[in-house]
Amino acid sequence: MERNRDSVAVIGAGSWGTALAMVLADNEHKVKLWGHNPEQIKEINEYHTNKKYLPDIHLPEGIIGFASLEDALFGVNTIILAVPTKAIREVIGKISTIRKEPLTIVHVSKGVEPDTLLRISEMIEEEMPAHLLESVVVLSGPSHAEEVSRRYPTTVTVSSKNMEAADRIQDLFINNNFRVYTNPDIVGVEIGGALKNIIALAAGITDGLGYGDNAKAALITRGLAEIARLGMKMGASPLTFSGLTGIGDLIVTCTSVHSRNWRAGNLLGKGHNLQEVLDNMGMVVEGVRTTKAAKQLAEKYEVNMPIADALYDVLFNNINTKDAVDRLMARGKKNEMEDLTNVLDNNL
Ligand SMILES: NC(=O)C1=CN([C@@H]2O[C@H](COP(=O)(O)OP(=O)(O)OC[C@H]3O[C@@H](n4cnc5c(N)ncnc54)[C@H](OP(=O)(O)O)[C@@H]3O)[C@@H](O)[C@H]2O)C=CC1
Ligand SMILES: O=C(CO)COP(=O)(O)O
Repeated sequence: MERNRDSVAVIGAGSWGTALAMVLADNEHKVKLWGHNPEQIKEINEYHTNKKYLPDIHLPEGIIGFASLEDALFGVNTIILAVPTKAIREVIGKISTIRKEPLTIVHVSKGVEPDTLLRISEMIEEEMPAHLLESVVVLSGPSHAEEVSRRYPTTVTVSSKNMEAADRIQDLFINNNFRVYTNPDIVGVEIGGALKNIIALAAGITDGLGYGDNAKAALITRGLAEIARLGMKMGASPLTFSGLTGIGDLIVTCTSVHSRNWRAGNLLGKGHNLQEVLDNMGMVVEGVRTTKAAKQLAEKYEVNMPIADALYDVLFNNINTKDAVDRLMARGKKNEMEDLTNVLDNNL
């Protein structure tokens, strides 16, 4: 495939930022990888490894590590923002004090901000001065860094309010291992990516409790119904939830041992407490914070979200995991499609 060779900065040298830097380097772009830990950047440049986040992976030598944000941003028009949701405002704040020219920001984080209830593209628009922001694009979908860094076949979706920018980012990343689709529904893409982490925590819990595949299938399907109900009320297209950033990401996160959310849930189901689990994970478990946001979103949009609600009580009200599952199973009788069709009817 003929492509332009671009200079791109990946901001955040954790597992996802590093794996995406590898995809860009494979596509022969000039890749600057910024991280706030100088020791880690030294390791990337001297040994071409990032052992804390991607053990056993040799990084392409085209990836150059930067500990200075100013140097990383110099000469680039596109950045890939790969930090946890809770660091987005701080990092965008730093970028906006350094940057003088407009930037396209591709964010790859999966969360919703508690209290403001903003999606990540909205947080970026709020934090970055308008004259410095060319476009915001989201890249999301079923994609564990551990597999992308091994160049296993992976599919993702990009979305933006500016679909020309999304098309450009599709071209930047796409290759024969990493297939990139576009979808103009940015609300659905961001909400699906953020909320699947909650369901993955719940799936980890039922696995930790020793329940079987029936319970997991139930969580995936009823979880999707819950996400779609909320997403549609927020303006998303129902079709997006049957795509890569909906059911696709739910499947991979609820069933893969690579998922930090599933692993955290699994430990909770086995009886460990939340603080102990988060302290041992060493990587971000986005679903915990997103559960707070989901509870608030459900109240704001008056959407029934029983799984998110039960998970909230496990995480923040010390409800026993088995009691939370029992409570979900003992709810009143329902028509499976009732809440979904109500939202669909009201949206037409
Ligand atoms: N890992 C994956 O497979 C995927 C992850 N994502 C999403 O990508 C986002 C990032 O996750 P991921 O890379 O996995 O997370 P990791 O925990 O692997 O890495 C997070 C990185 O961000 C850095 N960081 C944290 N806080 C700050 C800050 N305030 N300023 C600068 N850097 C900071 C961390 O630095 P330090 O090492 O010092 O803590 C680390 O380098 C999340 O929203 C996640 O949901 C999406 C798809 C796949
Ligand atoms: O979003 C992901 C896969 O698509 C990564 O999920 P975890 O954060 O649970 O590891």
